[in-house]
Amino acid sequence: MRNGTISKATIGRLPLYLQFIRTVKTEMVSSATVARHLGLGEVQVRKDLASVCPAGMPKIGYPTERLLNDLEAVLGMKQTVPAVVVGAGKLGRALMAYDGFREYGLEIAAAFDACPSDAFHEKKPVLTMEQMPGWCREHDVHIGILTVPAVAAQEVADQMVNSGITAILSFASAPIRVPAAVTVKHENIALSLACLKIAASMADQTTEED
Ligand SMILES: NC(=O)c1ccc[n+]([C@@H]2O[C@H](COP(=O)([O-])OP(=O)(O)OC[C@H]3O[C@@H](n4cnc5c(N)ncnc54)[C@H](O)[C@@H]3O)[C@@H](O)[C@H]2O)c1
Repeated sequence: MRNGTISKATIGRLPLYLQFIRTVKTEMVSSATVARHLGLGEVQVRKDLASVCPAGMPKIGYPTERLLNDLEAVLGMKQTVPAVVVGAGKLGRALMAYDGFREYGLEIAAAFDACPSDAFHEKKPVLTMEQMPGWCREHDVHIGILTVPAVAAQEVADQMVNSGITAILSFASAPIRVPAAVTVKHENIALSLACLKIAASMADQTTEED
């Protein structure tokens, strides 16, 4: 793994590279192959990979195993960190049931809800909102997934920040305001589906015109 700072934009693309490299079966892999599979520019991919792995060879590429190792190290995949769900409703519980986060170095350790008795989960604790600050500090949790209705999003985001959460993945459609030191990422499956709907209708039109 290379030392030094890696830009935020590069860090944002590293999980994509990791996802692809995990599927590569050949001993060597080139930036051009990665770029082609991910639909990214080759120059950008070459720069990104060079910033995490010093083992690249011009015109040949990277030893796949070494690149995988370095990507996992930079992304902190070697150790699993805990995350919490806030809002253990339909979506929150579905996320709690998904084991695949472990492959990316994350584990949902618990959930918090205004009505925990309605949100029983067989494997993980669903606790009250009042328990969140103490529990998160005790378990050193800094990542939270916000899955409450939009009207409650700001109030809950404030409670998460007051519990020591510094990175929030929000599924609520409402914008939330947080201190500058806190990172918020919004996830919107509906928006992705709307984009796919447009792509599908454009593909239909192209087929009809052919
Ligand atoms: N972005 C997407 O693609 C996408 C997809 C599905 C759902 N969502 C959003 O995710 C959120 C959850 O959806 P759902 O279907 O799971 O809803 P849900 O009603 O099943 O669950 C919401 C949960 O939040 C809890 N809650 C409400 N107010 C709270 C508060 N102030 N503090 C703590 N807990 C509180 C409720 O008790 C409930 O358990 C909604 O904002 C929804 O719009 C987004």
